[in-house]
Amino acid sequence: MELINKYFPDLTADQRDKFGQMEELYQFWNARVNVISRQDIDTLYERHILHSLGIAKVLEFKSGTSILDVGTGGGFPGIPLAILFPKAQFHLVDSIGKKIRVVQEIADALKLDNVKAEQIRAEKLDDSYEFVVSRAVTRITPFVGWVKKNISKNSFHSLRNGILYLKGGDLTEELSELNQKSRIYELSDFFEEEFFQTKKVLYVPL
Ligand SMILES: C[S@@+](CC[C@H](N)C(=O)[O-])C[C@H]1O[C@@H](n2cnc3c(N)ncnc32)[C@H](O)[C@@H]1O
Repeated sequence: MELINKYFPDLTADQRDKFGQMEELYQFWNARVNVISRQDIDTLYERHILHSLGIAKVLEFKSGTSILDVGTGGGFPGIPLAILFPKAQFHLVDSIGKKIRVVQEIADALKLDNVKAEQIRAEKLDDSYEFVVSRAVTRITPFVGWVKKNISKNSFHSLRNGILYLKGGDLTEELSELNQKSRIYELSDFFEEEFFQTKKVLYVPL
């Protein structure tokens, strides 16, 4: 939790309380339905919560923004972002129903009324969103194919509407397959911990 306070010092008491509750909630639910690897529970704040919040260092979602989290698994990056941006609306989807049930339980326990969790494949969604966020689902080229139909045209942020995808490693090849306005943000520019040395946010405007 100190890590969250270190990089997000302006949280409200309510936000701090919600982030604080996450460890116990994930310990409880992950013991019943495996949504994150067992050893990662010990590094929940760094490897899951802070990593998810890396997207917030790239873009602050304004009030009323609608955001889709594709392949949310146990709720990442959607749940931490929904705590940080309570006035934005988050739709968290995954093709596996038991993961979505965990996400719904956690969102309910945290009283996140800006989160809707749904079992559905991304390819089948027909709603529109300003931004799609995601982590560790598939290669970016097929991913763009799944969600480009879901990005709305109205833009009211400093970045054009599109995808913000959390990735690691060398993305040069993937970037060459994308439109030229796509870019990479290095999370090591925002967070000094070793874990973030290779972590990036890939931004694809659509
Ligand atoms: C490796 S997990 C990552 C979960 C989470 N984003 C995280 O980073 O902890 C990938 C997730 O994507 C989901 N998934 C894969 N293909 C999908 C699709 N076409 N539509 C929706 N969810 C999908 C899987 O069910 C799985 O829960």
